[in-house]
Amino acid sequence: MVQTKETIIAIRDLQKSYKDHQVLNKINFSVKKGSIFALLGSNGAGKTTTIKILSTLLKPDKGSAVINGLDVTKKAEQVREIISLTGQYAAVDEGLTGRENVRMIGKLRHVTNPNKEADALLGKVNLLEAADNRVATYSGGMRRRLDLAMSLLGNPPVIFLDEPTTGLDPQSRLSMWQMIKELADSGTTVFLTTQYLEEADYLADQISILNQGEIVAEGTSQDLKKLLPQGHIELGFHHEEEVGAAFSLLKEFNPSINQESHKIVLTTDGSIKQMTDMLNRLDQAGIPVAELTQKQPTLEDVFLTIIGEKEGA
Ligand SMILES: Nc1ncnc2c1ncn2[C@@H]1O[C@H](COP(=O)(O)OP(=O)(O)OP(=O)(O)O)[C@@H](O)[C@H]1O
Repeated sequence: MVQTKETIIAIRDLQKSYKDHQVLNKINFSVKKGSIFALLGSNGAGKTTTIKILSTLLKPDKGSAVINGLDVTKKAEQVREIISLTGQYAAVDEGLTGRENVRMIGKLRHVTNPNKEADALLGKVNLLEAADNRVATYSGGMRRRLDLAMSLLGNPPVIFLDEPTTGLDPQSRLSMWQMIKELADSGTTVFLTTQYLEEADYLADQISILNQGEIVAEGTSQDLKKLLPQGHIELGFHHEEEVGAAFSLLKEFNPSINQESHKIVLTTDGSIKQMTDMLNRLDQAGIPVAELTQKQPTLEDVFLTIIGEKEGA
């Protein structure tokens, strides 16, 4: 379990302002070794600023950020040796082929066998076929994968991905997600920022939501979903009289009737046990269910609820 692993990134009371604009207001979080951590937030929330501080590109005003026991401001050079950054900073040479780009970076980083490692990484990101084409001909998804391959040179233990799938089509996004999962499975710690709630939901072991420079919620996606009101299910029936009978039978689940669809809406705790209990009762009373739809809260709902509560406070 991720929870038992040791902490590799720890941020304490981190603050950063650009002139009088406070971007980070005492943020705190920690990341476990080998896990995927997602920092979630809308445009301008301070995600890139956090990544820049962690990757030693920017100094915080106050507070501390430590990676693998190394303070990012005091031991910047050592930190740079164990991290890699991809995203808005891609330094890809358009005139070179994919393979040439990876080999070049491999040589710059003094990788022991840059040609061999370049090919292994191009295979890992599914770019072997296009490896000898010039990058100028690559699609957005291929560029992201090349960028990822270049960041993986030298096998860094910690990788920062700043909005890795922004602007990608659904298929490229899915393939990026698979690569990110594989990376974490092989032991790399992945720190990613995203505006996509479903991305954090799918990938992250741990999520922190950043809003206006503050962490407003944190936990697993399941934890965050629990912050919301319970889920609902809707039951459809073949005949109107069955709707009435089912309504009486399921009174304790706080039923209501959707006037448009004539379906019964029930509040649930999301457990299989409760769902089975409801369906068994209907079955024993000889009322066949024609349709069942379940609405689970999404991270989008969580985000809107938390932000809404804060703004309404
Ligand atoms: N160099 C800078 N000088 C002044 N203000 C800045 C600078 N860099 C960022 N900001 C401001 O700080 C705030 C946070 O920016 P940041 O890039 O960290 O947000 P973000 O969460 O990464 O947003 P996005 O998703 O748009 O990239 C924004 O209001 C931005 O305009």
